[in-house]
Amino acid sequence: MSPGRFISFEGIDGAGKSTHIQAVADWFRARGADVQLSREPGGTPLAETLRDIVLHQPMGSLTELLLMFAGRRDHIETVIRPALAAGKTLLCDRFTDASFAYQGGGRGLPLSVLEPLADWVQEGTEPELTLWFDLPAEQAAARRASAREADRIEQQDLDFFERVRAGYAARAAQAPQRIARIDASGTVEQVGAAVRAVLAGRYPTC
Ligand SMILES: Nc1ncnc2c1ncn2[C@@H]1O[C@H](COP(=O)(O)OP(=O)(O)OP(=O)(O)O)[C@@H](O)[C@H]1O
Ligand SMILES: Cc1cn([C@H]2C[C@H](O)[C@@H](COP(=O)(O)O)O2)c(=O)[nH]c1=O
Repeated sequence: MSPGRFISFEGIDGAGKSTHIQAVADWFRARGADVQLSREPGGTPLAETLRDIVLHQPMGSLTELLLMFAGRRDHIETVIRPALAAGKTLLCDRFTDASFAYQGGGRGLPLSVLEPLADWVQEGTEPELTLWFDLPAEQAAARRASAREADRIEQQDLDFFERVRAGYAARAAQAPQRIARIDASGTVEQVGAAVRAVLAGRYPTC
């Protein structure tokens, strides 16, 4: 068992993950934790280069999946495992659930490809808690539209994002003890309160 804590943040683009990750960092820091933030795709110099390619260059679904997992392997080896071994609380904006939701649910790649790849690349490295920010695709698209220009994946249509959302729901059904669904449709304050309730339930003595 590693002495650190690995917590991931998931949801369709625009659901509000990044808005809440800083508040979660503050929640743990206020309780004495040594917090480190990271993200996927990205988190290392190599994986950030792959992120730029995967979000902006045209490519097929399997190539997209393999680039996500190539970056993930580097991230696990050089950032995640060392942070956990050092006892840190690592908060990661997306991890493998995103591959199952986007490349599995959204792109339609089969579990027979995804599952062995995840086992092979992760070798047991898995978040202990995943906060899944769940929001209808239409509401997320409205939030994104007022926030920034769409990258290659964000340019997909609403049907794609509903399939991604269904992909997350399927993952949550398979791992209910790890994945906590947060209703992300309320105000930032309401969603923040829901997040704090999950943390207080999970870490009562923290
Ligand atoms: N509860 C909320 N109500 C209204 N707007 C929100 C809410 N939460 C976040 N937003 C706004 O929606 C936009 C997207 O939020 P944010 O960047 O946190 O989403 P995200 O899930 O991290 O998206 P991505 O994965 O694409 O980076 C931002 O402009 C943010 O201010
Ligand atoms: C890890 C991972 C991510 N994605 C997608 C999801 C988003 O559209 C982008 C990342 O952008 P963000 O602003 O950092 O959320 O990448 C994916 O398709 N598969 C993955 O494994």
